[in-house]
Amino acid sequence: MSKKLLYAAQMTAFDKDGNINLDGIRALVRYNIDVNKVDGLYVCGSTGEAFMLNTDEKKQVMKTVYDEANGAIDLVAQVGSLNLKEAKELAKFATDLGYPKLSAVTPFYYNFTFEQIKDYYNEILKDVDNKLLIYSIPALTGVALTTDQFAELFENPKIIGIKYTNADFYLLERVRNAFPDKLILSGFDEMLLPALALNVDGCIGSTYNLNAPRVREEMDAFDAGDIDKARQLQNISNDMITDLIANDIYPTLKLVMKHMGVDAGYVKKPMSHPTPEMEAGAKAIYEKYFKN
Ligand SMILES: CC(=O)N[C@@H]([C@@H](O)[C@H](O)[C@H](O)CO)[C@@H](O)CC(=O)C(=O)O
Repeated sequence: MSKKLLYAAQMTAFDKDGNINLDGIRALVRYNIDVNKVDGLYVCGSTGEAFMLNTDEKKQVMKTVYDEANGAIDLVAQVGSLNLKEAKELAKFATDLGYPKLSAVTPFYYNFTFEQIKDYYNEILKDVDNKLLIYSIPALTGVALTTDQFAELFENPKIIGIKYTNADFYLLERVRNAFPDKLILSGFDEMLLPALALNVDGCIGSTYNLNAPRVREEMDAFDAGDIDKARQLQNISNDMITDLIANDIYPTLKLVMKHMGVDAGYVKKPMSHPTPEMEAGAKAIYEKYFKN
């Protein structure tokens, strides 16, 4: 039976002033390995608030996660950046550290042409001996690649798959069938079950920092053909995700983690620091979905 892969999108702990907190990062990694039993971590992605970090901070996060994981799980370093020089530098840094996989968000903001996007990926990979997942998240980047464009990117043999954070299931079906040997990991946690139905290889997401055991159970139920059970578990997860989003998801993930015994610190401004209402909302989420 094929086991689906479960990756948590690693959070970055910060202090109140927005400085990275390496002890908090280590504690999050330990929880993901020891309690959540994830297959891997996606480091310096959206959940890691990496688009608000400078190069040195990203390197410190990558190094701290790598040291703490100590080879126990798979690691993917998200190196994408509008500054291509930085992306290349991070790709080399993560590869030299020993990261077995890289990922890079599609370049955004300037409405790059597809030729420019292709050149970006090939440049990032040119001088490194590593594999890469395309990070496709059209809702935040405005970049919606087509099946033919994915095919062109896959002409580079170092590009091994997609982190597919997209609600377009027609495209997902087309892409899955066009590239049966590529690694396709679903990125919207609330849409995992329909993505499983389209035969993704697994998932990467922010809420798995809290919810990995329930999601593992869902994926196992799906693999065993127990679709009713998988649907019930997705339903609970989606109630939880709806509550997280309503309470402001990024700070709330960290607040709920604190109830689980892991001090993940603060989010980085301009994200919002917790208000008393947010703290009460996070406590309620913890008690409703996670307290035994
Ligand atoms: C924008 C964003 O944060 N998306 C998350 C999801 O896990 C998302 O938080 C979740 O599905 C709730 O909408 C992931 O796709 C992103 C992610 O894993 C990452 O890059 O860190």
